Amino acid sequence: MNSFLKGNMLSSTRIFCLKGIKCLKDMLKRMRPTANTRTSTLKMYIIQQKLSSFFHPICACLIILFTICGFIWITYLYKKETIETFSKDPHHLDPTRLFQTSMTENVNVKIINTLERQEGEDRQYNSSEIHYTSKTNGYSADSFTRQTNADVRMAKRPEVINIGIQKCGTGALNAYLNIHPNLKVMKTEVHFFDKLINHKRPFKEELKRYIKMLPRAFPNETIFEKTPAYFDLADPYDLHRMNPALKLILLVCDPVRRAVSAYVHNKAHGRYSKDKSYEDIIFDKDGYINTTEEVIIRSRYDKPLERYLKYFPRSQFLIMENTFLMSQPTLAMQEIEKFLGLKKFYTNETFYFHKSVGYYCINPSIQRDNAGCLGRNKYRFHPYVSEENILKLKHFFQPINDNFMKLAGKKFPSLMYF
Ligand SMILES: Nc1ncnc2c1ncn2[C@@H]1O[C@H](COP(=O)(O)OS(=O)(=O)O)[C@@H](OP(=O)(O)O)[C@H]1O
Repeated sequence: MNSFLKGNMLSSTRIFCLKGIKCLKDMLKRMRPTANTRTSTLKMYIIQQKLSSFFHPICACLIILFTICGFIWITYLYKKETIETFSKDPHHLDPTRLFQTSMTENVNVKIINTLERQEGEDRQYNSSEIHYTSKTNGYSADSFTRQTNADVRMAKRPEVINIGIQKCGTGALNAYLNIHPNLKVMKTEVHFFDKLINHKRPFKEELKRYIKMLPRAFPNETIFEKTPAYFDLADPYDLHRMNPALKLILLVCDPVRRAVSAYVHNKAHGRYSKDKSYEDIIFDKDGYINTTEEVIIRSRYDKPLERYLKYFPRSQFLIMENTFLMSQPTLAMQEIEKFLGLKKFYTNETFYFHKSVGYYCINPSIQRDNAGCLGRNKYRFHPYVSEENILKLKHFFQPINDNFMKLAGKKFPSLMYF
């Protein structure tokens, strides 16, 4: 803006203000009371004085200035928020997606509760969906869904969950799945079925609460969540009544290595005192394995799988070795794609081997953050454990692993020590 224009604007604002004040002063003068009592005249005089000092030219200019600044600031904040909303959307680079997001922005949540009770004691809930109807276009929920089906984001139940196993590479799998265009991945662990669920409340209500915690997805997107604690700390019955057709991904890894990884993890979270070594935790004074220790209990895979198989058939499971995901991520992810019926996305270009990290990372052209690698808490140094102690642990876990493989109907080399 040039100085001439600025000067003109200022002087006209000043004239405008002065005229306004003069007008107000005249008004107040005319309003001067002719009351008989002294007190009422005095009161009116005080009010008039206050008002005229309030409408002092400088005061008035400042008020106008603040109002203008406030307006500019609110407009700036609104625009900033809109831009941030779009840039957080993983599809923000796709202009058609941008349009879809803005179309569904003003949605009116209408929970169509179609939870159905099935016959018998074993309650199963079949089709819980939350539909969003557009306020702006005037269509009814159904007609809108029919006309522009791909534009509506819905809250729905997950069709697949990575239930574990803790410390077996579930974070890497989550990151790899997050880049698939047809998956809506929950970035953090929900811990609903192992911690948050309240069994004293009706399951129907709890299910609604759970679904609200998950991201909304387009009809062509599958909701995915991972909480490794579900494998051994959740009741599979709850997952089954949430979605009987639920697909379950289970990553397995060598229980001996897993126990060390869990020890390092727990120590990093301050669950053990600093002076406690791995041996102090795992073995008792006589050198026997401390079978009541959490890191040992959670390395026993057979019992939790047995519990799950009571509710879900084997065909709904994909049990994969972490070593496979770690060494051949493209093949591993293609197998998962097939299992979930997703369109092909992963190729040899999706991943690259990061030498200093020592793992495969996502090609930075797909994911720029952290050069496509996981955070530092996913690559921790393990303490030295003597050969003798490792052998003791292997002997302890072998029969448990055999039982697990029998239940899984599959052999896993990393669970076969001898
Ligand atoms: N890219 C990649 N591919 C496969 N596996 C990987 C990858 N990166 C890390 N890891 C391994 O994952 C271990 C951490 O497991 P989780 O992510 O399941 O941990 S957690 O349960 O979520 O805390 C982690 O365990 P630690 O080595 O003990 O840190 C690794 O063994």
